[in-house]
Amino acid sequence: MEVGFLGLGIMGKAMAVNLLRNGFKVTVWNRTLSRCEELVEQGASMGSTPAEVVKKCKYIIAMLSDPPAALSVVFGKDGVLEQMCTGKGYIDMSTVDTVTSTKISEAIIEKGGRFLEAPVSGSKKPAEDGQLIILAAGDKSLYDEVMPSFDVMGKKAFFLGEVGNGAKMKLVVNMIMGSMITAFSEGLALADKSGLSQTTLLDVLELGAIANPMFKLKGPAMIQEKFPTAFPLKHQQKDMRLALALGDEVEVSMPVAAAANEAFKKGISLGLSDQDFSAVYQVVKESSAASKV
Ligand SMILES: NC(=O)C1=CN([C@@H]2O[C@H](COP(=O)(O)OP(=O)(O)OC[C@H]3O[C@@H](n4cnc5c(N)ncnc54)[C@H](OP(=O)(O)O)[C@@H]3O)[C@@H](O)[C@H]2O)C=CC1
Ligand SMILES: O=CCCC(=O)O
Repeated sequence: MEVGFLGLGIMGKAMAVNLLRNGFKVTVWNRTLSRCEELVEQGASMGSTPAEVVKKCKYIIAMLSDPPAALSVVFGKDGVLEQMCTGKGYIDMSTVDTVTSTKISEAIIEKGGRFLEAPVSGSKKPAEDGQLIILAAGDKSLYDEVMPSFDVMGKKAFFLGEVGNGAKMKLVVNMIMGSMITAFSEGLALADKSGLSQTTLLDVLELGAIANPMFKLKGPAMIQEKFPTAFPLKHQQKDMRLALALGDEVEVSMPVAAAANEAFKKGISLGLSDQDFSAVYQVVKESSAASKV
């Protein structure tokens, strides 16, 4: 199968490499074109614009940072729409909101193409290992046709129905995750300031009902105040913001998520945007220090 791949950030690069390793022919494009070189060394072809990639490939996958990026790659100059036509399928795996996904879907369909949104749960390592959880919605025939690529990139794919349901499911999951890591950070800070061992806290958590892979994976590095980036904090804040907007729309009150969003916003103002989202621990620590003054 030949696929185009637009966006070679942390996730896109790992996913495209996986496709190459598993025998797919891949044509890549990235806004910063130099990031394509590593993929070309591993056997990919390169397009100089999104339109060029669409012209060449029947199936095109996008993995872009946020709604403005997803929209500009489709609607911008030399963008996806310029070469979209009957017979082609566009699969947007970026985390965006329903409005963005619907706009893209309508434009692709108007040009005769088919559209699938397919955001993913799982981070850098699952992307490298082909262990993502794929939350797809949109054109079922396209979903069935690109399943061989989902089998390579993920451990499980869900088909959730109409466009928007994939985006919503992803935002619900990340809203929970962002609230959890903030509560976890407060727990680590509280244990430390109370004279308890944070390592022992991790051991206790691991044995009980709230044990989870995220605390286990991130906890030891957080204790050492190390935040190697897998999921950038700025993207977690984007997801909290989009989830809160969804909550407004459907009138669900989310005070815990709203508080966590404030912590991520503070993280951005402290210069932590490109650090891992677990760096929200720094925000919690900073706030405790500030409240003492
Ligand atoms: N990292 C993670 O753990 C996970 C991330 N996600 C989601 O996947 C998406 C990608 O995440 P990730 O790879 O971490 O993000 P990165 O920040 O590493 O990469 C973002 C990508 O988007 C491109 N981009 C940004 N703005 C524009 C623009 N205006 N026009 C064209 N391209 C643009 C970047 O290009 P350039 O190189 O030129 O900057 C880069 O290729 C996000 O929606 C994120 O929320 C989902 C699951 C896990
Ligand atoms: O969107 C990012 C999700 C990160 C994860 O699932 O670990």
